[in-house]
Amino acid sequence: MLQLSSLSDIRQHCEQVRCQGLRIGFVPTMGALHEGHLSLLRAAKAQNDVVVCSVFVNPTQFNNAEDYNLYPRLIVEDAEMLAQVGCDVLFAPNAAEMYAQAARLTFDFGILERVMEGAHRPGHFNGVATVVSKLFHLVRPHQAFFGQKDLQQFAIVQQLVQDLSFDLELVCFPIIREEDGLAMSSRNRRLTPEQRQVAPKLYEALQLLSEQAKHVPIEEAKAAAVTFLTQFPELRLEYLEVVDAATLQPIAHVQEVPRAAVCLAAFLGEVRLIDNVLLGQ
Ligand SMILES: Nc1ncnc2c1ncn2[C@@H]1O[C@H](COP(=O)(O)OP(=O)(O)OP(=O)(O)O)[C@@H](O)[C@H]1O
Ligand SMILES: CC(C)(CO)[C@@H](O)C(=O)[O-]
Ligand code: BAL
Repeated sequence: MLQLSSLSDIRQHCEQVRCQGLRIGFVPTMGALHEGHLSLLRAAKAQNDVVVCSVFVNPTQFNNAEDYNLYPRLIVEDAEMLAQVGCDVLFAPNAAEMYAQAARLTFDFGILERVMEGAHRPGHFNGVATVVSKLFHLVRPHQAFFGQKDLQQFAIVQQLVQDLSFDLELVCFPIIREEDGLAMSSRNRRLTPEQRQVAPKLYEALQLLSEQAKHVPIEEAKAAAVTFLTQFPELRLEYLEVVDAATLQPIAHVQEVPRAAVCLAAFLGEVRLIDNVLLGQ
């Protein structure tokens, strides 16, 4: 596997690959890789000739300095895992070069960013859109793979691709979970054994709410899920929303929209986790 860190090297390499008529599949990540990332990489490999994975803990999307400083960084282990799944190129830039020219661009995603992650992490999606735009320009992939775990991020990136006319296909893959239901996340590594035991209750709450929302108004179903979570004082719920999966706007009845999603963010100590489930009709 080729490992590149400079912007000119990745741009040049990807340009050569494209000139040979080969298809590039791209998986952007922040590293500390797990099965969730690997599922995206395997899909990228199956559908493309060359797979590029970026590992970059992007400073501009963090609204909390401690979260940025304590984000797990495991580049040696990441490189081993990437080689094992047949990734062709690991791009791991450093922040100084990535942001040498422009600190942060300004985007406006309208209502899409005024809810949930956008509302609770000021500037977050501006940072995501900045780095994803830069990465798309450097790699110019035919396909880019994202996880449903970051449901709102996927909607924002779809909007970005449309607004800036990026010539690529976006692919969203389902959430990979631990056996007890906890959504895999790099931040799970920061949980204490006690917090790790309680963390799967978040998924239980999502399941409870999605089941109840089929029969009763959402406010009632939400209240039941919140009551369930209050049994676990280690968990601090930040938001719990039932939204239209297309617009991410809150709804009152799941029957209002073709597809609803139940989304949450919660703290266990200082570790902030997100999760969601999609409701079919
Ligand atoms: N459990 C998962 N299943 C499927 N895809 C995932 C999962 N976790 C993350 N991803 C996807 O992997 C890509 C890179 O995400 P990232 O590197 O931020 O990992 P992460 O585990 O989500 O980290 P964290 O939750 O700590 O932010 C994103 O598109 C994300 O949605
Ligand atoms: C898309 C991304 C790699 C941009 O930094 C990040 O937000 C992530 O890992 O989901
Ligand atoms: N997976 C989303 C990246 C973040 O939490 O900043």
